[in-house]
Amino acid sequence: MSLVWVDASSGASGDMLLGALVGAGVPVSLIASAIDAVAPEPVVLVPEQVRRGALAATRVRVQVADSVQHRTWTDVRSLLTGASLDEPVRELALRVFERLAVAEGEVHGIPPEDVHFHEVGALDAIADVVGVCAGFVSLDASQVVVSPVAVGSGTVRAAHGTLPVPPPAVARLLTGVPSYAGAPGHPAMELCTPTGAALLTTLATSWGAQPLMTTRAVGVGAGGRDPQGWSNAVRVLVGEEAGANSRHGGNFGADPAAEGRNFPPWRENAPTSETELVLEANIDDLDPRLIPGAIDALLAAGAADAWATPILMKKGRPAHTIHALVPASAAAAVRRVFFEETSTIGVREHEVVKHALPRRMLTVSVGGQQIAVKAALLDDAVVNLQPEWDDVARAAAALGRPAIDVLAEAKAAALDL
Ligand SMILES: O=C([S-])c1cc(C(=O)S)c[n+]([C@@H]2O[C@H](COP(=O)(O)O)[C@@H](O)[C@H]2O)c1
Ligand code: NI
Repeated sequence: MSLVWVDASSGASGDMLLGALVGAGVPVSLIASAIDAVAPEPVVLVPEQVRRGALAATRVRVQVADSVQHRTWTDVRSLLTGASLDEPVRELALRVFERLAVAEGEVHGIPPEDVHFHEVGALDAIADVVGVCAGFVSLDASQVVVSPVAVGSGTVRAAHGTLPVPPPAVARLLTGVPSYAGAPGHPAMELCTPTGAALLTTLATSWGAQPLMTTRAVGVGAGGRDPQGWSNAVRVLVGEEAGANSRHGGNFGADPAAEGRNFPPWRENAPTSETELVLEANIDDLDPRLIPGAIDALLAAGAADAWATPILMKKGRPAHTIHALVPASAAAAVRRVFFEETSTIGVREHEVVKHALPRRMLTVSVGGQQIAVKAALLDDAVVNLQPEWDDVARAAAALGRPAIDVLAEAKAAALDL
């Protein structure tokens, strides 16, 4: 199960969220087949890399035939109900559309069943909603935390005339959840659309800043609007709860603290060199059965890595050194874990320089199972491709296949990418 954090500090729309999911590694083909199952006319998805302000972002253009046929909520419900769609995707998409229909109905004083979905052609909205739902379902998220939503300010031109921002449907949809106009300097425009608000409020399991998590993929999604001087993009961070991840022995981000602090280093495609601390203690009086738990606790407290080495101490005593590689910001918390979770009464610390290659998380599919693959870059070339072992083990168990075969297939699929 993964943990997803959505950074809606630049608002959200259906197409921005679609781009962010693809940028985070959700295969376009997975999204396209869900949309194809529902759409009565052909829909083509065209992913492209764009820039929004200072950010590289993924945009997914939804190409539909010229028709701007409007469909009511009743029409869309029939399409979704009759589609050959995975049940969780159908259920989620129905909830999003129902929420949208109820909000629009309240705003315009009409029954939800009669609400027409948007001025730009219902097929766009169907593709956005179904695609985003399919993408989120594929992430198998147990928690979706959404930041306070920036809605923008000013006015927006809609089919029925000029609307204030937030548009009435957005204001309704975001009732009871944190929202604000935007950071100082935000453009006076609509940042969060009704579709974006309906998706966020349906997907969110809680609201707030980025939780303690080990990020394994970051997607930056763009829509069509590109105001000058503003990075109009939504970010999606996919990973695991830091504690849960370490309990299972995974370590997706070699340096989660650094990745959480900035945008991912691979965008610059240059290795990073950072000064970190190594905290360590030689311990001869700790029950060895407690060592794995202590290592988990060090990782959960913010260590980028933690490990133990067998040593022979004074008086010929077999013992262990427990080490933790720690960004300076986490040193105090990690030091405390040494004292609380081990028997040591002293901790040594020294500075080290860590050189890290930029890395990027990809997702491949083996027998229908999603496997994250970490690609490391040197001088713009991939020098290492490593499927995430937890994903390989889970896929092997689900498929009833030897893990060694699944690992090889995942690596080959990543090479193809
Ligand atoms: O067409 C209608 S009724 C309409 C209503 C509202 C309300 O808030 S009510 C807003 N809009 C604008 O339409 C576009 C498209 O929104 P998506 O959700 O499809 O991305 C957007 O600018 C809305 O503010 C239209
Ligand atoms: Ni409306």
